[in-house]
Amino acid sequence: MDTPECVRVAVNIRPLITPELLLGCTDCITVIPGEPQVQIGSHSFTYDYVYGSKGSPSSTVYDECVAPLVDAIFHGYNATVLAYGQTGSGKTYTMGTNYNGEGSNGGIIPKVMESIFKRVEKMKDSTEYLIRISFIEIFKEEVFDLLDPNSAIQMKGEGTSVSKPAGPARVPIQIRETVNGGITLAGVTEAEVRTKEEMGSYLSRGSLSRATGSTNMNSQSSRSHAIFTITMEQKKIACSTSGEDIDDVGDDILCAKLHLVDLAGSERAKRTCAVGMRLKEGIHINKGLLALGNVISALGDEKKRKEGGHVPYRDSKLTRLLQDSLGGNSKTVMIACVSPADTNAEETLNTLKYANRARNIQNKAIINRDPMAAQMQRMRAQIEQLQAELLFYRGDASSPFDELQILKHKICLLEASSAELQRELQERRVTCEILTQRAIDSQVDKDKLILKLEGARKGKSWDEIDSNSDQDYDLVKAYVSKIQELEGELSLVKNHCNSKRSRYVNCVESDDSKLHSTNELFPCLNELSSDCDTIAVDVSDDADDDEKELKHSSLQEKLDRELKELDRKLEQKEAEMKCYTSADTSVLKQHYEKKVHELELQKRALQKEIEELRHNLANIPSASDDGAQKLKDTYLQKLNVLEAQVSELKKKQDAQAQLLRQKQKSDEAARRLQDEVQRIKSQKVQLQHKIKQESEQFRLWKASREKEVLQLKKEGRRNEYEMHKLLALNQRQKMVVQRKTEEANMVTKRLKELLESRKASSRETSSAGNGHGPGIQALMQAIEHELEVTVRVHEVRSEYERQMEERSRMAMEIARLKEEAEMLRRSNLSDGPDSMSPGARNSRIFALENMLATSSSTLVSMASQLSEAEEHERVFSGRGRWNQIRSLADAKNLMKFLFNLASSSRCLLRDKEVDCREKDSEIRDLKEKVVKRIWNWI
Ligand SMILES: Nc1ncnc2c1ncn2[C@@H]1O[C@H](COP(=O)(O)OP(=O)(O)OP(=O)(O)O)[C@@H](O)[C@H]1O
Repeated sequence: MDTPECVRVAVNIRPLITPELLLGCTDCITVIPGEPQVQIGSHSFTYDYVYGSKGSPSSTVYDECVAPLVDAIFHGYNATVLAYGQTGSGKTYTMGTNYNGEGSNGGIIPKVMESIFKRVEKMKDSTEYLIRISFIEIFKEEVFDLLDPNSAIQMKGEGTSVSKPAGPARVPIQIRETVNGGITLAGVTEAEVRTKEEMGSYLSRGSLSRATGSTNMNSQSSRSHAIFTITMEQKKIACSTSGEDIDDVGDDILCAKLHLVDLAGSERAKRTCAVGMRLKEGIHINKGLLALGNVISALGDEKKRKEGGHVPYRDSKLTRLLQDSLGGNSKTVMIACVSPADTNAEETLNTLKYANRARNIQNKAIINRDPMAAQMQRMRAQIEQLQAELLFYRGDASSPFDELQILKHKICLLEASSAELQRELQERRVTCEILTQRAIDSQVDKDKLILKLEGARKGKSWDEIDSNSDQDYDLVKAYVSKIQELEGELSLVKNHCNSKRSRYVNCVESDDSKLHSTNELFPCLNELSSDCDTIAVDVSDDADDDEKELKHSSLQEKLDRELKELDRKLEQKEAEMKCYTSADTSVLKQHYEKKVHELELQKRALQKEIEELRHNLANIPSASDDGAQKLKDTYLQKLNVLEAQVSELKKKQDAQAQLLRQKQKSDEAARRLQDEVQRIKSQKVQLQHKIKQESEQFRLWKASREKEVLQLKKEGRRNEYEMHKLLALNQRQKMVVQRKTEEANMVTKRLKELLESRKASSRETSSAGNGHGPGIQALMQAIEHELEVTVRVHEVRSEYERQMEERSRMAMEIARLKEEAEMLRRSNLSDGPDSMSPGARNSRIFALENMLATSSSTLVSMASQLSEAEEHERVFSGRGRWNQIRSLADAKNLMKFLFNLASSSRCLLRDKEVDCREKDSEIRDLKEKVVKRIWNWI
């Protein structure tokens, strides 16, 4: 059994649009975070959904509000989406009625089309669909077919933009009522569509034919209410295999309609500046919307609904066509589109009130099908459900399991490859460390050899050299590691220096843009107080400077340390070199060569001697006497000694040769050392150069900063002076605004009192009327009251309009000042030839923005009072009171009274006009004074 359900209401708050921003409008609606609740002035309303201005994003309107309705038509329910709101509040934008075939622009209708055909495509094997569309507009209380091929050529009307009012070719369509109370349109084009593109082409064709025109509030204002209707008939042709849960479709045919309604916006002729044809259109639009408002009020009033009170559907064509959507057989979503601008506060408040009332409307949607088939369908649905359950218990869930397995396998593979990569990385790290260690060891070995060579040069014995080598090894190793460390640090310092430099350059480059963007984004904050700024700038600049100086000095220290280290190394190397070079190598060489030569000579002499001895020995006869034998022994002994001496000499000669070889090696080492010393020297020069550069840069930077600070201080003093003057002016202006606001509040308070008393008098009159008494006195009293109320409303409205004019003037001045500031910034001028100083300009902008904010809250409170007054006007309209005139005498009396009232009203009006003129001249004087003062400051 289908139960009644309320119309769901969404509020869509569009962002402020350019014309509003140019007028300096601010947001007057607050969305309570996390709640579908909005607040405007002292009023707060709760809806089903709230989009925009920090509620849910507008892009979710379709998914949350409309998608369930699309789903509903597939289940055979009628549905309606209704966009309501003042002109320019974004109804067409939200509905997407201005579709031109290029993308969806996020509008609802294009999304509906896409969603319907996606689903139809999915279900086409099991269900047969017949989709038809119609597109009509209600223009000046006549219904026109936007898809009528005979009236496709439209004529242009007045206004600057394309305007397509009803031309002679357009024949209005008649509304007919069916036997069961339904509404049909006689002869409307119902085009059958099979694809999204086909439907889209009809939509864009209809959109082009729709009447639009330019008004002051919207350059593309819809001048008609448009209804795009999708009718869907569906019939099941086979067992569903798609898995979709469309259990309502049986053998019977379901027929559902989805109405997508884009209403024309309510408008005030004074604000739209509509005249002539446009004004007439506006009057018709408002009439239709008033009728809709009355229907909503009647349906939304719980008491009336329970009493079964009359709902004035027949008051307009719009309400007749929407009869089913409001309080009938339809699931309905109403989207109240509102502008957040404070200048639209009154209209926004009215829209929100209507939307709030619409939430009480109860609809009773039913599935549109043959009742006999319903039972069949229920049974079929049961069977399908049981079949689905059976499938589930059979465990037809292998595919997800397989998928899971594949995913698990993939994860395993990825994990393994990640581990492999980690391991490789570790190995590379270890190799790198080993290579570094090896490099250090080689360097140490090399230096050790050089040391040994040095020892040998100094004439140290090998034992001594060997014993020292261990100590030297440690020392050399320590030095090599130190050198490595220093090299690492040097490269770090270099990197640091480079990055500092690039950062500094970036900072300098971005400084201007940052300053500019800050100015653009927060002009009022920026110039809140120029002296505060100066102090703040000073403080932050000081902090920056200190930091920079600190960094500079630490860098300098580091570079100095490095330089010292290089000097030390250089000294060490030079000392080494000295050792090599101090010993006169050529002398040493000559000495060794001489020694070798001497040894050679000695060797030769000894060899000669040996030869002689051998010869003598051979000449000694073998069998001679003892003397000969003795001589022989002596010779032999001598020979042995000589041979020993020769071998000794040979050894010495070898040692000398060895020394010579070592010497050559040490020469090579000396050369290498020389190279190294050269390298260190060039490194030192580079470092010194760098230090010099760094110092120079720092000096330049410091000088420029000091100059900047001086300039800023000067500017600050000037701004301070100007700001004091502007603050005084601002104070005076604030007082004027406050006085005006108080006046406005007094007027609105008085209006409220009058409304209350009117309410009371209306009650009195009606009770007098009910009592069948004369009641004419009460009627006169009521008329008098109403006249007074009308005068007060008029006063509030003129004050409201004056405030709006004042606001737009202020906004224009802000825009002009900002533009001037931007132009000067672009041309890099600090001051224009005949404009204010930047400080004074910013203070002025700030003051104006402050005043805008104050007037914004005044506007919202006035809007609230005006909206209330109108509401009373509607509810307590004096129509019924005329019934109290029962005789000619009553009528005569009343005529006399009205005549008197009219003449006294004329007097009152004259007084008011004089008063107004006085006030105007007062304002003019004040303005002149202000302008004079500003010029004086400039
Ligand atoms: N959500 C939004 N985001 C950005 N701009 C928007 C949004 N809604 C509306 N606008 C812009 O606001 C202006 C007015 O919108 P639109 O024409 O849809 O208003 P409307 O309520 O249909 O007006 P009318 O009743 O006069 O036809 C358009 O320029 C539109 O682009």
